[in-house]
Amino acid sequence: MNLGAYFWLEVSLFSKSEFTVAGEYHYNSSGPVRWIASHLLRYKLLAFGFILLAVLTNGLYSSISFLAGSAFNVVTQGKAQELLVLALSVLGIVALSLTTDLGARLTAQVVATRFARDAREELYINLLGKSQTFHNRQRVGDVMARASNDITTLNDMVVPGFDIVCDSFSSLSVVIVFIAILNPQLLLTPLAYTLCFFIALRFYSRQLNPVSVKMREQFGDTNAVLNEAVTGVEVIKATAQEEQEKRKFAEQATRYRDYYVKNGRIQGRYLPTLLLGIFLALAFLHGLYLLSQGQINLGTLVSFMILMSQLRFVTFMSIWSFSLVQLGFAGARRILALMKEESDLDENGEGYKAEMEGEIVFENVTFSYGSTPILKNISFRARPGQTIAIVGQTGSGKSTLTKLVNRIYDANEGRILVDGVDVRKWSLDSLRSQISTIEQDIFLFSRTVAENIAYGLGQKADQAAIEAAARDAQAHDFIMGFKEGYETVIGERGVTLSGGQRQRLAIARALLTDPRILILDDSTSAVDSATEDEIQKAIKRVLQGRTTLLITHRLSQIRWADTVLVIRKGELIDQGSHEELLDRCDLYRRIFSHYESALPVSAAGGE
Ligand SMILES: Nc1ncnc2c1ncn2[C@@H]1O[C@H](COP(=O)(O)OP(=O)(O)OP(=O)(O)O)[C@@H](O)[C@H]1O
Repeated sequence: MNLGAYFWLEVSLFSKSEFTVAGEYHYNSSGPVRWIASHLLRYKLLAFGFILLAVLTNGLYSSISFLAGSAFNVVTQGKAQELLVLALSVLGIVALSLTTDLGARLTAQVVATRFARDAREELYINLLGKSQTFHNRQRVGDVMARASNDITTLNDMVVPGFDIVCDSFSSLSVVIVFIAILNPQLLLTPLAYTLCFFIALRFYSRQLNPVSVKMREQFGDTNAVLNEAVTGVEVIKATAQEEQEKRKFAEQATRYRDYYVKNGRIQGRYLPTLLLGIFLALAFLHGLYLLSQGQINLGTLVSFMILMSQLRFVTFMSIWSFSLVQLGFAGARRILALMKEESDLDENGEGYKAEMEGEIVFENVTFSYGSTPILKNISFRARPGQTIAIVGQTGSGKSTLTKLVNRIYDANEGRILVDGVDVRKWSLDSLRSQISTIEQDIFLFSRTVAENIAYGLGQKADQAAIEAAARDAQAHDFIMGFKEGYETVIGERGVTLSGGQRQRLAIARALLTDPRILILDDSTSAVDSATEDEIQKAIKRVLQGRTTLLITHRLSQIRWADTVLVIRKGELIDQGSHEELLDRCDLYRRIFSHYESALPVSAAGGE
């Protein structure tokens, strides 16, 4: 079986994925070594080319020691005229070895860069395919550390890590072969040294490995703390907790430094450098002995000692290169662990695909995040084009209910049908592309206003359509108020826009996508009453002609609804029209009067 086939044998597909790329290259993910090997073997020609060039370079370089020994003999035997030929040969070999060395460095660099790029792409696609439950569990800073720094350790692992390791091993092999050619009796000390070197290296790797793993983990933790502090900087400032955050970060950074120092200590105690000194002395003594016995001549002894001294490079560089390789393995392990984590939803590419009518049916739906039940036995029907308002106290499960329709989460029990088909049977892409969500916390990308509006169409909308949607969403005027109009770049998470403006951009985005089902969470948008009117108009426009699940505190919007669902602690305690519920549902009356007193008069009055 060839090597490639072996690595293909155990190509493990990651757990379920919500997103895959057609024709995606599959790597062996059954373990870090195989994963790294399958990445490198993607570029077989380059990888083997590098090994060949490295061996060639070392062969050429070591052959100089032969020539140096011959030169010594030539001089001692008084045949000085042959020296010119030897000198020119050395020059030729040096020039050739420089060329092969350049080739080896170049191929290694190309493989390293491609490996890092492929691994980054693989991780990115994998993260896009993971479910919301998975992402809820992750700390963003740690994920970022894996996607950036751990990937960099992979690059360093190949160049200079593997590059030097390969160079060292080929140098070691060439030295041993050349010494054997000189005189097999001379092999005694280099072979004994090689044996001790490998034992010491194994011991070194065993000590280094756990520290490398801890170092990478600690880096992820430090990054997570930093990310949280930067994201929550407003809260830190508002509560004057800079000192606390500084302490917390310093603790993490100190732990990282400690691992770094520990790593340095292990490197400092590296035994082979001491061993080499001893073995060089032993080699010299052995050489002298063979010379005194007439087994070798002076030139051979010189060549032998030059070859032995080449082991100095192998020994010194192995401290550093092995540390880089260990760090690379630790990085690979962390990246793989993230990619292999369970994801609960699958894109179901072969599933049901159709143009949606927009009917939603919940049949005895029960859902829990982990073990705590959040929704219990919910059943209702929304006919195509209807608006269903959802009301209930905070934390009662309103948002969670809407997240089951586009399968951000899957129900634990019962079924949700869209157009009579279980959402789990729909192709995820077809389902989600026909459902739009305008959440409480509207996320805008740090891109232009136009790009943000066109986002749901994959940037395929033309300017006229974008402007029409913005006008319908009552956003055109404030957009034109910006100096750059639709080309204005929005700051990260849209911080340069007010809540009301963000909401209207999200409505424009939804209008442009023209979804059959709209989920609108309008519960927390606190806006001044001047903006209120604009938003009401925008929302009224966006509801037209589509099935809408509307979470709202606004009475006017509740009155637009065909049906209102009243949720209490995850249970649907009543459903009906606004008037029916006012008539018969105590909780609804209570919520209603609470909203009424909480809202500005203009809003409370509605239409
Ligand atoms: N990702 C999550 N993981 C675990 N629990 C969650 C998650 N999201 C929400 N919850 C919990 O589920 C319950 C319902 O939350 P949900 O956001 O659906 O309520 P809500 O009625 O929309 O509240 P609000 O009106 O305040 O937005 C809450 O107790 C909340 O703590």
